[in-house]
Amino acid sequence: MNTKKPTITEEDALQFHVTGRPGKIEIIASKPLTTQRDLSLAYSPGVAYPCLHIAKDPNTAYDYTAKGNLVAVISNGTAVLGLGDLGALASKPVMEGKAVLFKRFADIDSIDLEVDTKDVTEFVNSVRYLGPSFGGINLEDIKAPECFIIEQQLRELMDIPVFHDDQHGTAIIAAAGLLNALHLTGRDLKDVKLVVNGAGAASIACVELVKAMGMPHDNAILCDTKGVIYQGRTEGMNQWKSAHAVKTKARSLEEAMEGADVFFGLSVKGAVTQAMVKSMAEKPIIFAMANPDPEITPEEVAAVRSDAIVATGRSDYANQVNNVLGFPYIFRGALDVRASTINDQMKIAAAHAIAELARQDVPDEVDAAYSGRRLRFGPEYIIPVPFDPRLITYVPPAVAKAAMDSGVARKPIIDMEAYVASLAGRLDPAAGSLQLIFERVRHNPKRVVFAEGEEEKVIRAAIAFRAAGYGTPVLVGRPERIAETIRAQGLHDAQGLEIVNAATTPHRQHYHDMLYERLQRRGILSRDVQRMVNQDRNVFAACMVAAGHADAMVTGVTRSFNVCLEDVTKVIDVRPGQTLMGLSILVAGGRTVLLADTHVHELPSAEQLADFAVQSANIARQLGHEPRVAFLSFSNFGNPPREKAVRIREAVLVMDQRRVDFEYDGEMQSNVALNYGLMKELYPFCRLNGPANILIMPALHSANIVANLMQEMGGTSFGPILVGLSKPAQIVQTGATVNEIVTAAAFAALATTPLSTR
Ligand SMILES: NC(=O)C1=CN([C@@H]2O[C@H](COP(=O)(O)OP(=O)(O)OC[C@H]3O[C@@H](n4cnc5c(N)ncnc54)[C@H](OP(=O)(O)O)[C@@H]3O)[C@@H](O)[C@H]2O)C=CC1
Ligand SMILES: CC(=O)C(=O)O
Ligand SMILES: [Mg+2]
Repeated sequence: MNTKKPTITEEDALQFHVTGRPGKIEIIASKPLTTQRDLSLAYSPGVAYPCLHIAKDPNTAYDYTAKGNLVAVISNGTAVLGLGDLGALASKPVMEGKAVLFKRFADIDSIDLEVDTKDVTEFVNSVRYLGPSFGGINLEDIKAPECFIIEQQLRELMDIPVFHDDQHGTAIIAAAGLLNALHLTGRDLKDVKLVVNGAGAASIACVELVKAMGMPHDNAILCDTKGVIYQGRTEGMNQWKSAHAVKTKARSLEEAMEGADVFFGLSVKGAVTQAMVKSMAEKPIIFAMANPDPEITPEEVAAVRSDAIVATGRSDYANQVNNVLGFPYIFRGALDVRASTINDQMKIAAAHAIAELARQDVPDEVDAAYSGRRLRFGPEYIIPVPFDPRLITYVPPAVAKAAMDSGVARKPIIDMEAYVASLAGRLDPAAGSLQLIFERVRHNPKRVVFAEGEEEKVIRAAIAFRAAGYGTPVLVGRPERIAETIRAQGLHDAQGLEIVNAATTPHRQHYHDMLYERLQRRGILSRDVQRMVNQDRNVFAACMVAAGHADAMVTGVTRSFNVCLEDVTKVIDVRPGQTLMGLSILVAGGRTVLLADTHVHELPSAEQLADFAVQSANIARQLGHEPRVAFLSFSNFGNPPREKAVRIREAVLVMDQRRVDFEYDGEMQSNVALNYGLMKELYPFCRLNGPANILIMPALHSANIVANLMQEMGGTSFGPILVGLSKPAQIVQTGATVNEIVTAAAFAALATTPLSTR
């Protein structure tokens, strides 16, 4: 069982939220707004036309506005996570978070709305009149029992899906896990005895869903703070609890658990004892879902029962019951058929689709990302992992089909196959593949040297690197200086950070001998080598890596890329058969483009350009992209004929001789490379079967200018990633942020794991 517990600190979380544009959300225009004509079309007078059409036929709002892909995440903050009533404003970070998850996982545009009232009628009215704006409403973190009334009233008043995720999202994922646990233990939902601890939003919805799926009423016993909810009980009751009261002699959770097959915990930490688990039936199924700490931990269960299947709400144990497996995809399916509601059939379809996905063979990239765990259908893998990219092609079609079958779809899908194919394109491939790469590092943690260990930013990056579970950071520097910075900056969670001081390390002589051996024939004196090892942090860090005292290194915050590269290559060779290069990954407009060489060769030869293409293609494949390489220039296929483009044309000829197994062509201009329509129209013979995703730039200046330009103009950029060294070292740009240093360190660590950047 994987029990690693990567944590983040309060400081990390606050820093994350405050960095750059405060919060996690922004709005981006989906139409050009640059010319006077654009303005006339987007706003007055042009905008009057869609207004008039919508007034005549409200359905056209789905064609002329963003309504159809827009979901509001709405809360009053009365039950924020497990933190209680924090109020509307304090719930905003959670709601913004949920909005960005909608975008990240299902390409749904979403906006958070925090409504400052605890009054049910006021809340309902605030939401109901917003209906025209949205395609769906996700209610969140509203306390029970008000959440039941609010949701029910809004469902009656509104003609778009209204879905309280804490209820139904939880129920759907728990039901999916239950289906698989029952399958593995050879039981039927109709026969098992379920005990649920908690009778609030999540518990009531879970019980309602499993009953809708076939569990008989009398087979489920609910407990709350007053014990078992039995028929005739009067204390602490409400109509939602009463609906699930059963005839039973059991009065306490302890009594109810005796002989039970399944336990759902949606209450509080530590509510279940080992004695209770012992008293359950054979092969008990225990979903201890209280957050952040479960009713009983998997270790505690394992100590008394070896035959149990256990799930929790946490990502650091196997079998995480996590809403994010559900809400993005359920809304995706519902929006795509313009469903008027999300009904039981759609919820059950989602639960079955999620359960079914866990039974499928796991693709290599997902398996590799979670390589510390065994992602094969079985007791420790009954629910898919959140970063499984197949969720978007599994769940929405099932939900959409159920909506059509149950008669709530207002725009049925005609060609389901084409719909499924279109769904995969909604995932941001870069975000997905980078996430999988970070997960891969997390499961193969490495020892990474942070050469500039006395810098505040670097210390913070080392703390974050360790907390993210990427491995053991080693800071190079003077311990007293580092301690002083930690104290002065009030950095928490720095205790136990490993520090290596070049002046006192016992390996000094070894590093000297190793480096002198390499440099003596370049006329470097022994005493100069000693000085380098003692005083140059980059040389020292590279010696640690070369000697096997660390797996990888990262540097570059305080000195220029070139200076750092010169230091590092004094110690570490270029990998035989490779050409050193800098690669930047640009993510903009939903696509990912790799750009090389942004940092090393000023005017690469045709051979070197071909090397860049091969090495970049290798990395693109590791990121999950099928490479399509364009060799860029200012001309297209020899027109206009200029001398400076000859080298680029030669690179394509070099590629022809290499017989590679990916698409490439050139020379061509960047707009032709990236605009497939234009490419096919003007140059139909071009061998690329889609827009290029690897751009091999003609020279260092153009590559570097474009990479920096893109970074400054918006879009996301990662890198430079140094490719081609025989031992992993990464060099960030001078002045890199903490996040950029952590990413570079993770890439350095990745290079030493299987399937690495080679
Ligand atoms: N893993 C996941 O995906 C999710 C997990 N959760 C977790 O479920 C829990 C409940 O959330 P939610 O339903 O929204 O909250 P609610 O406030 O709506 O319900 C809480 C319920 O727990 C009961 N309860 C509290 N303490 C105990 C106890 N010691 N013994 C028995 N029952 C107890 C309460 O009883 P009473 O009615 O008597 O007050 C109430 O019925 C939280 O820990 C939350 O983190 C929630 C959503 C998703
Ligand atoms: C997961 C979630 O939605 C909650 O804890 O409230
Ligand atoms: Mg919630």
